[in-house]
Amino acid sequence: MTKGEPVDEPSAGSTPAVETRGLTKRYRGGQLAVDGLDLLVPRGSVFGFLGPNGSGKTTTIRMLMGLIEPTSGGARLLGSPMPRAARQVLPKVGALIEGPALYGFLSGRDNLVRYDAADPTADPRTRTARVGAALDRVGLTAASGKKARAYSLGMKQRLGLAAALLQPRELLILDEPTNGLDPQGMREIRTLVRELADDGITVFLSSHLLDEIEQVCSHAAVMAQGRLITQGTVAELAAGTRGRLTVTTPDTADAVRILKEHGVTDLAVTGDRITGEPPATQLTDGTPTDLADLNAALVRAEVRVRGFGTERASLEDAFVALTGEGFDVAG
Ligand SMILES: Nc1ncnc2c1ncn2[C@@H]1O[C@H](COP(=O)(O)OP(=O)(O)OP(=O)(O)O)[C@@H](O)[C@H]1O
Repeated sequence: MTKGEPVDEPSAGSTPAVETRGLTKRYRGGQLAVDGLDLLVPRGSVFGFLGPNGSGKTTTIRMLMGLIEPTSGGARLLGSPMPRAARQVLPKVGALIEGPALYGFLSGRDNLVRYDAADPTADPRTRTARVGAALDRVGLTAASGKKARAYSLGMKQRLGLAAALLQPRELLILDEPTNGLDPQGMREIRTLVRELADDGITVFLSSHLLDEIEQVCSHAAVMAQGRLITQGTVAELAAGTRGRLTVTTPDTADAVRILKEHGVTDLAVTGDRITGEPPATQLTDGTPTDLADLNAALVRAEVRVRGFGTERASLEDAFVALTGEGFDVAG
């Protein structure tokens, strides 16, 4: 950053919600937890930060929030450098990291009152309304009088989110928000994340669950061993891998021959079903080979085609292809 550049830039929609350049963290023990990370989180996205345990997600989030210093490189939140502009930026950022700190002997509502009272910028005269609105936002109004220790893990997470939402936020940073939750609790958090995104809040959430990213995120980045493997829209990432071609026909021998001639590889026949890898070759104008042409070739050769299509390529296929390792898919 050059001298004289303003620390608090206008939070125009043009600046990314999060941007890191060469962000690196080497812990004192020598462990390189994050290695030269260049992240770009567009405004308005629900951004999934995906990677197996130990891949550097929490370390990255702690650097974004200014909780630990990077060894080298830098991060900008809402256009301003962290940790330098922390005081101006952090009021616009809600965070839920490693579960909320709650007093079990206080009700959900009183826990929020305590959070709100700890914020010197929060006007005490409007506290009740703020706490009520936050409880309402996460669907905890009915349970707000219960002691927090009687809350399920999912309710505790929602209360943590309510605490993060006491003030209007432009960005929410959630570290594994569904970790340890049962399927119902996970669904509730996902629904909430979608609703918050609909309200115009950029949501950055880490997860080791592909399924989750595919369900709620518009964009994703994949980490492995401290390094960024890829990032982009979820649709782009999944499109990077085409599913296997499947043809159903009684004329398998002819079909296999024709498919081979047209560049389909790794062919396998089971009964009347043939599967194979569609040709990776591209036409001269850069567009991928049209599968419809393959179908037409089969028909021209008088192969009786009962079924023709590709299995949907999932984000999981893409990630396994990229990282060479599997991910946990289910909760
Ligand atoms: N305070 C620390 N001191 C030394 N090494 C650490 C520290 N915190 C994390 N690490 C190491 O840095 C690497 C990245 O850890 P990090 O917690 O950022 O990963 P993660 O992707 O968030 O995984 P998890 O979901 O398990 O927290 C791991 O090898 C971890 O053991």
